[in-house]
Amino acid sequence: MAALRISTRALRAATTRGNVLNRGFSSSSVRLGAVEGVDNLSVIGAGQMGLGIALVAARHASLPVTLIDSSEASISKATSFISKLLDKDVAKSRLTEEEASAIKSRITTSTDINSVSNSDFIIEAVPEIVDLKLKIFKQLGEISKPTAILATNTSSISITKIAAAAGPDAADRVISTHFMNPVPVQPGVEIITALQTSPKTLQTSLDLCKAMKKLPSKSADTPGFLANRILMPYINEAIICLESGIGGKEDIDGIMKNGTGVPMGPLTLADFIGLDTCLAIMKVLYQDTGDSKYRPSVLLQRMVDAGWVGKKCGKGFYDYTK
Ligand SMILES: NC(=O)c1ccc[n+]([C@@H]2O[C@H](COP(=O)([O-])OP(=O)(O)OC[C@H]3O[C@@H](n4cnc5c(N)ncnc54)[C@H](O)[C@@H]3O)[C@@H](O)[C@H]2O)c1
Repeated sequence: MAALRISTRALRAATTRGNVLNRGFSSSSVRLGAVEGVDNLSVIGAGQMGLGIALVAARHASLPVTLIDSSEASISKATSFISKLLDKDVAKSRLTEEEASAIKSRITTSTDINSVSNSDFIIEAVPEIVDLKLKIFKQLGEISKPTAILATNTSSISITKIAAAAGPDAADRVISTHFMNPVPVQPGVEIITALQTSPKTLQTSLDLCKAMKKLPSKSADTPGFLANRILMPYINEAIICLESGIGGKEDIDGIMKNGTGVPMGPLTLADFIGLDTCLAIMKVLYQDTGDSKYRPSVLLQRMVDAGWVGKKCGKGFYDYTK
């Protein structure tokens, strides 16, 4: 899910915490092997979430990370964005050049999912498409080490269903580590266990989050979990206000931003998350609960039909090309 940005104060606190962590960072601050049984990590999907997860693991947990994506273009975009983020930290004296280059050197890339075969911990961050996730977990059940933990970053899909797809020998190693966006800034991670998840899988995942300097909250495996069950109906209602002419986009974002203290209005936040992701989450909430209060707005569907999925493509409710 996206940045659950409740108030400017909360954001300031999160950012300050991030800065404190950055200042205290040293490339050897977390000893390799600090998380029992986890000496390396693979991340599948090098989009906005995957690249952030890879960076935070290489930086704060000092883990060697393999960043895997089926698209060369995504990998190239991700690696240059990671470099840009690290360069910015060097320019602001939050990292030395040596530390930044040590972090970069811990991240390798691949277009082959079989590269996970020696990984101790695997985090999937491909688009929010049920069949795609189920296919990947079936494959992970077959090609991963028998001890590897298989985590998903899904925003809404049932972890129990994903665990079942991994097969009976792997299901107890499946869990959700649901990082918040942007991963390098937001300290929160939602941890969701499937019915099949073993206590050991849960403990190792909590330990890894801690090593990545994240603050986990646990949620039951219900549609949308905690964060998106609360956030997405809010965003969807803002889009319904726009499509029914109750207010213009600046009015809707303006009143929420200036009236409730959130750092960005709901339409800007939807652009930032990705409208395709917002729609996919609303569909899961609607289908899995059968409750009409979760019906996705028609305008949200039409924006996705047009390919205007937000900041990542340059156009959503706002234009990001200028
Ligand atoms: N965007 C958010 O704010 C946010 C927040 C929390 C969780 N999430 C969840 O994280 C996941 C990823 O979201 P995102 O915003 O990073 O998406 P994204 O579209 O930015 O990135 C997805 C990446 O997966 C790659 N991919 C597609 N099919 C693949 C395959 N078969 N094998 C390997 N790579 C493949 C794509 O090339 C792309 O680079 C989704 O489940 C989403 O719901 C998103």
